Amino acid sequence: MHALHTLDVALGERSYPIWIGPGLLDDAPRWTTALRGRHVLVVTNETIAPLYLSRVTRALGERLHASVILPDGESFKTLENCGVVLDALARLKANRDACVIALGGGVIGDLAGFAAACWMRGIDFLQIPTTLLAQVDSSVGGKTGVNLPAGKNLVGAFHQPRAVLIDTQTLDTLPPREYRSGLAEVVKYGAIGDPDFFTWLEANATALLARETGVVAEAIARSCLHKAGVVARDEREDGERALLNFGHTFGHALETVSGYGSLLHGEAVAIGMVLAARLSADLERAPAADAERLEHLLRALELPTDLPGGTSADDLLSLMRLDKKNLSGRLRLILWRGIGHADIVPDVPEAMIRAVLSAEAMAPG
Ligand SMILES: NC(=O)c1ccc[n+]([C@@H]2O[C@H](COP(=O)([O-])OP(=O)(O)OC[C@H]3O[C@@H](n4cnc5c(N)ncnc54)[C@H](O)[C@@H]3O)[C@@H](O)[C@H]2O)c1
Ligand SMILES: O=C(O)C(=O)C[C@@H](O)[C@H](O)[C@H](O)COP(=O)(O)O
Ligand SMILES: [Zn+2]
Repeated sequence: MHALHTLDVALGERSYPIWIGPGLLDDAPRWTTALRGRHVLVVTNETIAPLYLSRVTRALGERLHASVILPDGESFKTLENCGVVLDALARLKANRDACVIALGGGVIGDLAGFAAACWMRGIDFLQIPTTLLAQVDSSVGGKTGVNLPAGKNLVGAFHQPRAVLIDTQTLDTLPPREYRSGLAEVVKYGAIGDPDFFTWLEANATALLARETGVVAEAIARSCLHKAGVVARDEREDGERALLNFGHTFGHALETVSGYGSLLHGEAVAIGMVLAARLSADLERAPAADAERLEHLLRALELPTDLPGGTSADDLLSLMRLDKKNLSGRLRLILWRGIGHADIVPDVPEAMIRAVLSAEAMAPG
C-alpha cells in the first residue's frame, strides 16, 4: 500500500487538490467535499460503468443524481455527445451549484468537462481519471473539449475541475496498450523540462512496463507535479503551457488522419515527439543523439516511434495548418534543444517539416 499524496493546482480562488492513492474511490468523505449542491451527473462510458460506476454513485447518498453512459472511444468525443450530457443535465433539472463527475479516461474527462463548462455558462466538475494518461495529464489543467472531423480538440473551453481524484488501483483493469499510451505523456514531461526525470524513466522503464506499484505511483505524482506547476504559471497557454504540446502538432494530425480510431492519443504523441526531435536535429537546434535517446526510451516502453505506413505528408501538413498554436496562418511548433529543454518555434519552414515526414515515411520498417 502507498500513502495518499496530495498536490495543489495553485490558481487563487480556483485552486484545487489532486488526491493520489490506492482505493480513493471508496474514500467518499474526502472526495464528496468537492460537491457543493444537490445535483450530480456522473458521465462515464460502457466499459468503465460496470467496473466503477456503482462505487461512485453509492457515495452520492441522498443527492439527486443520474448517470450518462456513453459509447467507448475517441470517435465519440463529439459535439453530439456533449449534447447528450447537456440533455441529461436538463432532465436532472441541474442548478448552477450542480456538479458533473467525469469517471473515465481523457475522452470522458474532456467531454464531460466541456459539458460542465457549457451548462448554464459553467458549473463545477470533478475529475475521477481511470487511465494512466488521464491520471498523469488530461484530468489536470482544465483543457476541456471535443473533436471535429476537421481536427482534434477544435472546440473547447478552459474550465478547471474542483478536484482531481486519482485512485491508482483503477489502473489494475486498464489494458496494456492503454497503459503504455499514458507512458508517452509521462516521457513528455521529462523530454520538455526535467532531464533528471527523463534519466529516472530510462532507469525504471522495465519496472514501469511491469507496473510496479511504487514506481507507477511516483511517475504519476511527478507528472502531476510538473503539469500543476505549468498550469499555475500559465493557465490559458499564453506562453509556457504550449510546451506541453510537444509532439502534439504531429500527433493530433496523425489521430485525425487515422479517423480517431487506429492510433491512440499517446501513441500518436510518441511518434510526434520523435518527429519533433528529429526536426530539431535537422534544424541544428538539438543534438541528433538526444533524438535517438528519446526514441530508445519510447521503444523500451513499447511505444511506436515510426509513422504508420502509407501516411501522406501532404495530409498531415494540411491538418497541421489548423493547429491551435498557429498564428496568422503561420505554423508554430514545439521543438527542443535536447532532453529537458523545449521551445515554442514560430515560422518553421514547411519544406523542413515535409522533409522529416517524407524521410520518416520512406524509412524501412
Ligand atoms: N485535456 C487535456 O489536457 C488532455 C491531455 C491529454 C490527452 N487528452 C485527451 O485524452 C484523450 C485520451 O485519453 P485516454 O488515453 O484516457 O483514452 P480513453 O478515454 O479513450 O480511454 C482509453 C480506454 O481505456 C478504457 N478505460 C478507461 N479506464 C479504464 C479502466 N480503469 N479499466 C479498463 N478500461 C478502462 C476506456 O473505456 C477506453 O477504451 C484524447 O481525447 C486526448 O485528446 C486531453
Ligand atoms: O494541458 C495541456 O496544455 C496539453 O497540451 C496537454 C496535452 O497532452 C493534451 O493532449 C491536450 O489536450 C492538447 O491540447 P490542445 O490545446 O493541443 O488541444
Ligand atoms: Zn496529449
